Amino acid sequence: MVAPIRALVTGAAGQIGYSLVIEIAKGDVFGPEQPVELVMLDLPFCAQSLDGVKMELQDCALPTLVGVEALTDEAAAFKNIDYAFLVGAMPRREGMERKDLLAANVKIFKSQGKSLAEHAKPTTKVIVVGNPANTNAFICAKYAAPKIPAENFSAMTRLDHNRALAQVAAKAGVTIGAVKNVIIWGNHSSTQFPDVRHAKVTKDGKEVDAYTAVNDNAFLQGEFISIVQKRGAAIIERRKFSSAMSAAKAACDHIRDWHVGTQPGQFISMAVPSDGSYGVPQGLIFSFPVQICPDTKKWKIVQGLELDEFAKGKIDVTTKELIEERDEALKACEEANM
Ligand SMILES: NC(=O)c1ccc[n+]([C@@H]2O[C@H](COP(=O)([O-])OP(=O)(O)OC[C@H]3O[C@@H](n4cnc5c(N)ncnc54)[C@H](O)[C@@H]3O)[C@@H](O)[C@H]2O)c1
Ligand SMILES: O=C(O)C[C@H](O)C(=O)O
Repeated sequence: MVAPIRALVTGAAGQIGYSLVIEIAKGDVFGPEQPVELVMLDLPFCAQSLDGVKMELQDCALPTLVGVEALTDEAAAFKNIDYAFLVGAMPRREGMERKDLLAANVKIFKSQGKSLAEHAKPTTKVIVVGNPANTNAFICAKYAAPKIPAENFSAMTRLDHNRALAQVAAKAGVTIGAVKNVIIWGNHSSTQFPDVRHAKVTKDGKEVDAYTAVNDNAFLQGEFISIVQKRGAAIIERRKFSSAMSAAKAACDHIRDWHVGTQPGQFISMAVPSDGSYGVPQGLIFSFPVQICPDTKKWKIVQGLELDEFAKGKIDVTTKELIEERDEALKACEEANM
């Protein structure tokens, strides 16, 4: 029998958690032949509802789910895991920016970084979903070092990537599968730069660039960018809760691609530690176009993409915000005596 993958979801009693655990458990992430042991962590006051989620998972009678644990103890939850979906954190409400969550959430990721170092496998791969996701991932990686290498840490910008795909497909009058290689640069925040300069669209049987397919440059350099940047806030305004179903789907897309690799010629957006590519300071957790090798399961930042002055200006803005967030988070971690 194939050895099971042990996958942890934190905040599993929350909104995203409820959509995410079923997708992992039924094979949408690791495949229909891969057994999964699902570990769910939440805060002690959520123990009862977490237990209810566990009961529902059992009642789904899923052949891929070979174990399910509902825990409220961080050390136990991080033990021997292969993948960590770090979702558990406070969500923003109407009128807030994601960075307003920094003070409340960064301590969670300091503590979980330490738990990863103490209890998880050194090969564990981590996606941070809890906001502000890039900076939380930076802090988590810092406290998990040196046991777990920085390259195993990522933050989720796949939801923004999927939002960009959907907007381009709608405007070009094609289905989602006909659009590829949009890029989200930078922070999962309203400064992110959704870029379609290198995107391709298959339209009327021919692959063309997105600018040709959409045929509306003003839209692509204006409204499109702002729709994607502010989509999270637009969902909160309508639902009064932040996006959950689409966030869970994006987290699954992110880890599935990391686990199985990207298609030849395809790139996806993932916030990973910068190696200095495109002038982004080393170590910042920055969303780049990446490709993942199916054999090594390692990501590589796509190199050599041409950036015009417009793109460079947008990338500078989001870089500056991430530097400020990083410095604020480091200060908060020093002050938090834990
Ligand atoms: N990166 C993205 O694209 C993206 C998308 C959507 C939401 N988010 C973020 O994801 C986070 C979760 O959103 P949600 O809607 O599921 O929120 P939610 O409030 O419904 O659920 C969060 C859960 O996390 C738990 N939790 C809090 N601290 C914890 C800890 N230290 N350990 C374990 N569990 C803990 C809470 O008890 C709660 O059950 C928020 O920060 C939200 O802003 C990110
Ligand atoms: O916008 C939010 O606060 C939630 C999430 O980050 C999103 O992009 O939907």
